[in-house]
Amino acid sequence: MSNVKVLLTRVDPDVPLPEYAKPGDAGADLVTTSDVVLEPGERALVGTGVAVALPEGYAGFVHPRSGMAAKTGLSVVNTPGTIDSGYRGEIKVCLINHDRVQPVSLRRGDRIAQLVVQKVEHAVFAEVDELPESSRGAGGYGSTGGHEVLTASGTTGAGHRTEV
Ligand SMILES: O=c1ccn([C@H]2C[C@H](O)[C@@H](COP(=O)(O)OP(=O)(O)OP(=O)(O)O)O2)c(=O)[nH]1
Ligand SMILES: [Mg+2]
Repeated sequence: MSNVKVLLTRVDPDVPLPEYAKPGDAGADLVTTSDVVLEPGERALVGTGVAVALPEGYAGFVHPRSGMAAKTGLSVVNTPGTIDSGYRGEIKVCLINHDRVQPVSLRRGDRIAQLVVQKVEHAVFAEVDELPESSRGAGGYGSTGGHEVLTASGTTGAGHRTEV
């Protein structure tokens, strides 16, 4: 994993900077600057207290944290959120509580998402009459099978729940 320098300003001086929890982590944790309670199904846009200038050729992607997702149902509505290299505003996160019953309570300074910085390419779109053939062709959305799930009633289908 190589390093890339990312200029950063604190919009909110009192919250911690994005931090990689362990060496080799792909995502640097972002915190919320506000206390927020999300009722089941509710969403909220929260600030992270930081603004960055990603170098040209890079983008930031705001991903949920898996532990929060599994334990509380907290996620990001537009996951992953895209931070353009030209964006200079505060990074904000559109959080959502996917739990059907329990509210999610967050305190200022809680780590709520993670920023993954990646190299990105710009496509040069070239319209043609026909695309080159491939083994997959137009098959998608389950065309290869293997996603049947046994539910409590013994029938197959989605909608199962994994306990953590
Ligand atoms: O989770 C996110 C996603 C986006 N942004 C900021 C940075 C990004 O560069 C800008 C625009 O994001 P996007 O292109 O996804 O949103 P849009 O709805 O297309 O807005 P725009 O018309 O400004 O491009 O909003 C965030 O702070 N957090
Ligand atoms: Mg856009």
